[in-house]
Amino acid sequence: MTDHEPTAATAPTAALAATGLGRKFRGGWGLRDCAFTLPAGRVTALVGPNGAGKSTLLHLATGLLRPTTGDLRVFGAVPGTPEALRRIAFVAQDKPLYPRFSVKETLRFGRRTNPEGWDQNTAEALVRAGDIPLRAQVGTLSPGQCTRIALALALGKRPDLLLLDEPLAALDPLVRHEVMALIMAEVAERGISVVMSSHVLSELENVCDHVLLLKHGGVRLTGDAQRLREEHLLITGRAHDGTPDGLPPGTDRATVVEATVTGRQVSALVRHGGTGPGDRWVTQNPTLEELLLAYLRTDAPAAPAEEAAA
Ligand SMILES: Nc1ncnc2c1ncn2[C@@H]1O[C@H](COP(=O)(O)OP(=O)(O)OP(=O)(O)O)[C@@H](O)[C@H]1O
Repeated sequence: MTDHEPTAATAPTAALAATGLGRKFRGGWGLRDCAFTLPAGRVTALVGPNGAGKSTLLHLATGLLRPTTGDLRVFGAVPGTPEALRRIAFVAQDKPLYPRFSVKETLRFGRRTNPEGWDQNTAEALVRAGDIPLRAQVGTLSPGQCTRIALALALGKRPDLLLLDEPLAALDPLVRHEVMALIMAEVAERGISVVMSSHVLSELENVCDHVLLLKHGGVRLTGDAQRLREEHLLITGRAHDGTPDGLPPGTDRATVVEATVTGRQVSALVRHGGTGPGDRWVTQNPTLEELLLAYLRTDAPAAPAEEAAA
């Protein structure tokens, strides 16, 4: 070991770490045999089709659900314990706020339920920045304003890990942009960790630096976003007549994530070390959106090992 290698005592603890994690419901497995590490201080995009297990994972992290198999840790602590609860804040899809409360009463409720470390200034500043009067009744607010109140409650708690379940759904583009900027400001100022589930891949491009893509309840792709982009190539060229996927016969199919033939042209996303396209192929690294879309659309081949991407 060199002087600079982290020891167990100095190594940063992961914001979320899972091994063999599974959760079974009456209808079947919502999550199954998941293993991943989400580093602290990063913004993780939690992506997957409907029913992939994203909400199930977030509910396991908050302690609202318990795992059927395996283990999940929040900064090394068991979800639902006081130690874990103190460090996380969760903004759920349905943002359960009391409609009869005023905004002021809602923030007071936040302070009462988080007596240690509640930051009234942060919470109020967020509300005021959205031009929401403190005396307004929550039930009269727009969905965008409710999202802002839910975020004010979450960030007023001064969490180390912010869990967001589709926070931008049902918001107009301007408010989406505003809310995202607000979350990013908190990340920049306080270095908090964020895990954000979203179906709007284009919005994740500039804000997320880590990826956890779930499919059919399992981990399909995970790792550092930039490194994953660099480990893949988008290749385009003239389709080969003799193969069903249009790629040259010598192509290592195990590295092809997706190949699409349009007219006489084939485009493919491949993992490095594979195809070795010839001179007549145009190659470039995919954007994060292109990478995620290809993995969302297809099931094979197996995702790169997490350790290769970590
Ligand atoms: N409380 C529950 N009871 C029974 N089945 C459940 C429950 N919660 C989730 N499931 C099932 O577990 C699977 C994963 O659901 P989950 O809500 O975690 O997916 P998701 O990725 O968040 O989907 P979406 O993008 O639609 O929000 C689905 O098949 C769902 O029907």
